[in-house]
Amino acid sequence: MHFGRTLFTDTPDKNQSNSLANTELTTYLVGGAVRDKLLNRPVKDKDYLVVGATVEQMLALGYQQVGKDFPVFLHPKTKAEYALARTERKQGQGYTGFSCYFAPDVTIEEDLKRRDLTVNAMAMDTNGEIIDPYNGQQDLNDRVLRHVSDAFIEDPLRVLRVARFAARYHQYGFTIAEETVNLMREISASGELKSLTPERVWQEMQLSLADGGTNSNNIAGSPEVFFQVLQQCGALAELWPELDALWGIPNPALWHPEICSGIHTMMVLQQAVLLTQTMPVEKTDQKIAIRFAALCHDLGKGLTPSPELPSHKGHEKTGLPLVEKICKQLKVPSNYKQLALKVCEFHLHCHKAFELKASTLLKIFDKLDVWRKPDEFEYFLMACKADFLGRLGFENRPYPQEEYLQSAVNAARAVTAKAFVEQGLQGAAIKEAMAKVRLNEIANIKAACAHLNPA
Ligand SMILES: Nc1ccn([C@@H]2O[C@H](COP(=O)(O)OP(=O)(O)OP(=O)(O)O)[C@@H](O)[C@H]2O)c(=O)n1
Ligand SMILES: [Mg+2]
Repeated sequence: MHFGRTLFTDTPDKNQSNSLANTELTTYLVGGAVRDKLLNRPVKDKDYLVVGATVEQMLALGYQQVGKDFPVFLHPKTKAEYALARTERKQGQGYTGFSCYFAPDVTIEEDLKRRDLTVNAMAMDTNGEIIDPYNGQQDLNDRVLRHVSDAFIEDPLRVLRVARFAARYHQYGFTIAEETVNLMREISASGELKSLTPERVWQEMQLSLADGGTNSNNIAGSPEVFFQVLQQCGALAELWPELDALWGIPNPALWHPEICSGIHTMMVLQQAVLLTQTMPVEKTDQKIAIRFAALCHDLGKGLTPSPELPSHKGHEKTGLPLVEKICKQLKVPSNYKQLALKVCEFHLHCHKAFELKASTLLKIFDKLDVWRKPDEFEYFLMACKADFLGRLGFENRPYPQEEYLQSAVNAARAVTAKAFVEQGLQGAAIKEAMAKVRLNEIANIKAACAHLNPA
């Protein structure tokens, strides 16, 4: 429940609020917690709704109001979030914020009606009874994501939320109702998505990218579905046109039986998810970075002049400004950007590793800064491997480049300045001597790994 700019009106009739001062509060568990309970998924965060109360009553009961003008409170003991029941109306044209009405006379049904999806518009009272005026349970059983009412269009972020839920629940068999897809198309075509702040857009992308994997005790999400849904309803063209442009751009059938660059990118993301799914929780950031790099690696293909198709000479270089652009626009964290740029620029070198001279490998290692960032090199290799496997019929092929390049980097990194300092070398002479020995080490690995070369 985070709206960019929110305008709240207080209870319009103070007398009415006073006369209700003794009304008993009714609290409900609402939204995602009810949905996930019914789906037998672990419930992460619990949102509560309070009907029949005023701000004053909540404060008198010891609840702590969070945010200056937001009718949301923290429970005095559990610190769980309790929101006052409210109705919302978008004001004026474009993204001009919401007017929000909250008062003790707002009913549970009215509050649930302003919500995005029927499966998110259910409440559970303290006896465990489900309040479901918009048939969320039916849609949950039928595995359908359906908007509750026309109020859906009042927050364009909901287009991204639906895509995120479609990705998260893809493996449960959920699809989006046709009328909801139509509404998502309408919102995308209206240009309203451009009014979303970069932070809100990136947050939805990041949540979706983080979601795939089988290392949790519930069914995992499918991040590629998030981007596919956005592509199909026209939202991707609005939010990330450089990625959208890849759909319909062909590749040579010999190397890419799936042909379409957009489909290929989705397959690469899928492979990146598989390769990163067992990474521990504390490496979530790195996991997202690898998946984001997978999405960005072929952006340059969208710029290939049509007479050159289906070949894409130089796409690694032409893609770089596009990666820079999207990262700036969405305020993507710098560590994600750095990896995405490296994968974009050097993924073909990685695939061709066995054909490269030791001196070329050393130059690339310098550019990838494997000396100071060895972990990032590991992630670089994972993203490149995802690219190789993310092609129709290539999914189970070996990728010996990974072992080869990792061995070469390990050997080269084992060469340190210490021995040269002890020999009395200084400054540039140390650097030069180290480069020579590193080159030699890489050449040795090249000879030792020749048998790995599938060619
Ligand atoms: N743009 C939004 C954001 C939120 N909600 C409503 O607020 C609830 C809580 O929002 P949030 O915690 O963001 O989503 P959850 O559905 O709880 O999903 P998650 O499991 O990701 O927390 C949602 O279920 C939905 O009813 C909405 O209608 N429109
Ligand atoms: Mg929630």
